[in-house]
Amino acid sequence: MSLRVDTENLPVLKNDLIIRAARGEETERAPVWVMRQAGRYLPEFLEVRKHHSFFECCKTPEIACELTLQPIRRFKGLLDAAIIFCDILVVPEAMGMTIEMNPAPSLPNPIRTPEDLERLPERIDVNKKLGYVFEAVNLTRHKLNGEVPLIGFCGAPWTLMAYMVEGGGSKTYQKAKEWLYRWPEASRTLLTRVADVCVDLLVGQVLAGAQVSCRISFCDGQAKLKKSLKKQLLQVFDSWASELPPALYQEMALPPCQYIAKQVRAKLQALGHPGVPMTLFAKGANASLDVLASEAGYDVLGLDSSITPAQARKLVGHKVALQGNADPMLLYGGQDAIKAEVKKMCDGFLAGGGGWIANLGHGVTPQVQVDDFRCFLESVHKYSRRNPEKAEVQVSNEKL
Ligand SMILES: Cc1c2[nH]c(c1CCC(=O)O)Cc1[nH]c(c(CCC(=O)O)c1C)Cc1[nH]c(c(CCC(=O)O)c1C)Cc1[nH]c(c(CCC(=O)O)c1C)C2
Repeated sequence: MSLRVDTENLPVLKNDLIIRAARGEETERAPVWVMRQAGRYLPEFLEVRKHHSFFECCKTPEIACELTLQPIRRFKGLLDAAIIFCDILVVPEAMGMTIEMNPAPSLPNPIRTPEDLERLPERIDVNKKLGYVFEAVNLTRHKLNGEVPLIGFCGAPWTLMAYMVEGGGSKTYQKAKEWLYRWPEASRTLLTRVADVCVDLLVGQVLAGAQVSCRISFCDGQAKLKKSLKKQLLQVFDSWASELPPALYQEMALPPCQYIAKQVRAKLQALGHPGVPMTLFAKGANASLDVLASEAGYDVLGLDSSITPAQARKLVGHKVALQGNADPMLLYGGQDAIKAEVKKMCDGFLAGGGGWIANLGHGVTPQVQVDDFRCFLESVHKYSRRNPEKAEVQVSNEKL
């Protein structure tokens, strides 16, 4: 099967702020994007959703591309990255599970016991099952016209396992945790099986968005890369990391994330690709931040709002860049509060030094007003400039 992917004439990237910050550089201003920036708070998204089901949006490259571009268009010049419109649950779906969105995800046939693992394939043909993601990435890279980099993503194995076992979201994660405690070996099998699909999904996204002069044949899996630039990013979302006690998180949830980082880098290297920066958003896994910084194998660690910038930087040192971490509910607090809190966040991260990507501590929620979202972005632009004092000193010197 051949995919509709053209990697020959991709536009040259014009804004690499986020790539530089992800590599640990102290950028002139913090790059900013927002988790779930394409979605239900945008009237233009709701308009599209009136006519198409959720998975139709994910699986139709033209629609996924349009939804990805909506926030970039509306907040022109304010967002420093796009994130491909998709969902973490496309992985269990590709593994044969039924997913319904009504509107929260629901999986009517969850994996309840280790015997149920037999229902899951050991390997899947990722081009066949998830080729629509690669087509959407490729189309979006063309349509973005190099304005900002495109973030590819997947869910982390523990978070996906939680959905697959619970059959949807959960308050207690009782069933998924029961698996980890009662059937650790079967849990590892499940986590590894999911991780293998995640690796292929991430690698495929990088290859589909590869820069000018990359020659890729998706049909036979051979990729001959003449030349490539490190101008993309990947993020792994471990949204339910904080549900596990730190020791259990490190024993069960972290290893598959390490595996993903290692495998993605190895596979890209084997294809002659220079690799891309990778972010791990292990939401709320603050007690493991020091371990994540030294051992996880990611360039950037995403933070939720339950830690201060100073505390986080102290724990990770300068081994990694940081991303985050304003409270998503701040966007309901009015624009004075948004400005004041964003200023505090910026002061905190700038004081700690190192690479920093501004974001919320979790996704933007549906009732947020578009103008308040814009105020958040504008405030980051205003308050995250490095050395504004210097400019002020220069001005006051001139006055003298
Ligand atoms: C817009 C949307 C998405 N997923 C869902 C929706 C709403 C569905 C609708 O249109 O009604 C269902 C959809 N899918 C999911 C949820 C969360 C529900 C729950 O709490 O269990 C919903 C409502 C599961 C999901 N999906 C995702 C996560 C990880 C991030 C996080 O923690 O928020 C998780 C946990 C990732 C995700 N999901 C989505 C993106 C798109 C790109 C962007 O960020 O702009 C991304 C990155 C898109």
